[in-house]
Amino acid sequence: MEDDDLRLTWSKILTALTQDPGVTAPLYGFASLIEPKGIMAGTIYLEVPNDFTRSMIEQRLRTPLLIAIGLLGIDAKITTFAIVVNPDLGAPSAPDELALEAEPENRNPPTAPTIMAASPETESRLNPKYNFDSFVIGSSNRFAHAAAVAVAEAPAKAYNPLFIYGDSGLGKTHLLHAIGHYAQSLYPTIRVRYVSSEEFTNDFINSIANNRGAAFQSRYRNIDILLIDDIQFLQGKAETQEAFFHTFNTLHDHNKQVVITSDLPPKHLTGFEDRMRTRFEWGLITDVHTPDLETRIAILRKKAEREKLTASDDILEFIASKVTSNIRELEGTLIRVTAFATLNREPINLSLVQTVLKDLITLDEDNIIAPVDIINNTADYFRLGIDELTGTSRAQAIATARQIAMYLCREMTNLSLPKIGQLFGGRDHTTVMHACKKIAELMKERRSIYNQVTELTTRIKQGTAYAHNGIH
Ligand SMILES: Nc1ncnc2c1ncn2[C@@H]1O[C@H](COP(=O)(O)OP(=O)(O)OP(=O)(O)O)[C@@H](O)[C@H]1O
Repeated sequence: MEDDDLRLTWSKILTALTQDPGVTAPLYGFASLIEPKGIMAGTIYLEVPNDFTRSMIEQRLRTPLLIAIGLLGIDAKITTFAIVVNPDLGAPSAPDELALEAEPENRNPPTAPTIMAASPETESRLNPKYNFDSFVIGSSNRFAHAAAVAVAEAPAKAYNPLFIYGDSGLGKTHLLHAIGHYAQSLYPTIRVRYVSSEEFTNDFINSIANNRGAAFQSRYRNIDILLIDDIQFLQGKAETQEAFFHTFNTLHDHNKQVVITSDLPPKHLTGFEDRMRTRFEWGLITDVHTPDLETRIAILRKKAEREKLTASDDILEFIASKVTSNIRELEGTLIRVTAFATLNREPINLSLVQTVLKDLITLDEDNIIAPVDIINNTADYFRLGIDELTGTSRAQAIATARQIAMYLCREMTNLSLPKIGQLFGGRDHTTVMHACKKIAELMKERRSIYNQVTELTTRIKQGTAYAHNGIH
């Protein structure tokens, strides 16, 4: 069959798919990643860029494709299809004309990005810890993970935007960074930028204040993948939303990938204009849930392996059965258990874990800890003024107290790193990250630090319990 005939046949198949009500926009996204290669003995041979796309097509598009082939009639001499993976297809190249041709008006077909040469001044701001290798897949996050991989493998082709939502501490930020790392490993010249919505807001405000609007625009528009975290933070911020709206449109119009995370799905986000929410719904919306016991154990196991901890499966299972709602808390528990065992030169056994868990909080809806309680208690405990604790002094004792307070804010509240940074005199999120890492390490090395963190946790927890019971 001639090339033109093949393309015509394939475009008829795509058109039939667009008319199939069972083929949703994201599913259609997979179909448009297909490159038809030829027809032989009644089979149309199709190439796709990766295994994930192949398995999605085989699982979800098999019947619609066979129906579409059937609609071609017997003259077409095709009865079935076969799929072959060709990784070269994944390399973003020229826009996929075929997909555009078959594009129905109301869809946003994925087209290949034209990747710009990497520029040294574009820093991606990715955290090396958060990659796909360190991400544990379970039923709570399987779909979000698969979508994240697909986006990294074929940016702006499969789903654009990809919108991931879910409660705090369930891996959304981790997935965002993992997309960035994986895309960079596949396409070394790709330009990726991770930004939290707080940072985007601050950046925007500063750019206006300093008359540097052009630099702001180029920072966010001359990229191939924008990863924007915790979009709910833009709620009610009309001007920043406007800036984001234009950034989003520019990127989307130029076939650049946008990935967004949020604590709520688009339609439940309040304080956003409808046009903004509609855009969030253009691509694929997926969520992450609370992990089940098996996944929590697997996460702890992976974490223990990475940190070279010797904790038996029983122990990991015990911790996973006690800390159920939040992965950040799960990790925090492991840090404390390890620190306690190292300090006391004891093996990690059940009674040790029970001792540590007694001092720990579990966050639940009735027991919300306000950052101000953490700051007040920490200042009081170290006999410092609030201004000193949140100020700029680098005196050792004050700096350590400040780092402990930041660590506790991270562990005991749902606040993001930039938000914690803001509470402590407008510090950068990397400073907070550094503080958390430092305290986790110091807890293992210095008993005094371990004790301070534990005592403070108890005080804060008790304060919250009293407040909850109406005792002041
Ligand atoms: N599936 C997973 N496998 C391994 N680690 C995970 C997984 N999910 C989450 N984590 C870890 O749990 C911690 C919290 O995850 P993360 O910061 O990504 O949550 P989040 O959903 O973005 O929360 P928030 O909305 O509060 O920002 C991180 O250290 C992350 O590495």
